[in-house]
Amino acid sequence: MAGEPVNVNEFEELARKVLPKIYYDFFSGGAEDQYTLKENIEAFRRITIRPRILLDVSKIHMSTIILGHKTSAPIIVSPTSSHQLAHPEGEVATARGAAACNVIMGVAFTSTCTMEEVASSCKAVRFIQTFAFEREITANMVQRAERNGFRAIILTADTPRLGRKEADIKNKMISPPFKNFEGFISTEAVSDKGSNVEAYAAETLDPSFCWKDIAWLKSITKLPILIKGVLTGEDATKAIEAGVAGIIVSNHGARQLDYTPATISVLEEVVLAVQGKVPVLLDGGIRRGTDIFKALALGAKAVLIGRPVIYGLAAKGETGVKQVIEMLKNELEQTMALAGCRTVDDITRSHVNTETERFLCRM
Ligand SMILES: Cc1cc2nc3c(=O)[nH]c(=O)nc-3n(C[C@H](O)[C@H](O)[C@H](O)COP(=O)(O)O)c2cc1C
Ligand SMILES: CC(C)CC(=O)C(=O)O
Repeated sequence: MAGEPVNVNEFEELARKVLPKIYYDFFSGGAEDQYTLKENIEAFRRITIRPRILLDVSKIHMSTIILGHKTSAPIIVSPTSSHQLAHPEGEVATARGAAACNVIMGVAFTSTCTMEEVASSCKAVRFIQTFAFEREITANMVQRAERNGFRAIILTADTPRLGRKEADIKNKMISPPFKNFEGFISTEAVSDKGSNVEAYAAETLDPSFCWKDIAWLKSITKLPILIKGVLTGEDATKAIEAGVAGIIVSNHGARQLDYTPATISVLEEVVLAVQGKVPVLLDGGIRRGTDIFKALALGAKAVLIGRPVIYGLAAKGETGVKQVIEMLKNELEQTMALAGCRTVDDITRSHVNTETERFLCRM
């Protein structure tokens, strides 16, 4: 690739060049056959856009409100772990990039900077992401999130145990210390036989955590809870019954259960089950502004971006994060103008054709 990147896929190329192979494999990889990894991207390509012409698109407004927070665009940085493997400034640089773009920053509890370091680094609206950890770890996370001004908790519910990423197993991938666990488990990186990410997960996750335990989590915090990892209408209904404030349609960037469908393929099922009771968000495979437009047309309130943000961070630190988010914002703005949508609320179901609707006449 010659010159500056012109889209987020080109940031992936830059990241691949600067990162040691073992880390690039960790960031880019998916579980087992990586069927879902490809499908997350491919499924967007099968959806086409139904534009409307001759509307006044001289001004486009992308701003929206997510759980009461105004953001510049329906884009959130997805919580991902281990940013210091991409860049020495880690999650602090990512959060600053998000703040500069006025979008919400999802911070993983398995971050390499502490929650406190990220909180004091910038003014981004921040959501903390947790797994179904053992209760004392969760209680500690909740207290620190509230003390440090995090605005919501994202409970990732698709990880009762870690998915099998075979590249990490082969590479004997060693995770950096996850400093937020200090006092609970050893945060030293131990290098011996294999990937130690799995050992971390086994030591901290509570695989018996289930729907009723959300009541416990709600009892120890006033923060709204978003549940991440919903892929069916059935689970969306259970999530509403459990009293969550929002649902994230996600297959964990294809890193957990392989052969789950692309998230964009199941978004509408979830949206129909939720019946507008809480916002539905989506992540997985968003690489273009047109992808964001398609997700909004199928009912998402906003999307979360995982790998492209990490690639921006690896390539150029905070500046790279900012550039990746700005690129996606610019592409969304362009898509809205060319499709005849002045605001995000103007984007409707009739602005896209899914695969089964390709030859459908709507008139
Ligand atoms: C390297 C990496 C680490 C991740 N770590 C976490 C994590 O700690 N917690 C979590 O809920 N999701 C994690 N995810 C999943 C992302 O939040 C998100 O669901 C996924 O990356 C979205 O897909 P995309 O990468 O295609 O945008 C991780 C994803 C990647 C690629
Ligand atoms: C530390 C890991 C559990 C982070 C994660 O969720 C992932 O790598 O997909």
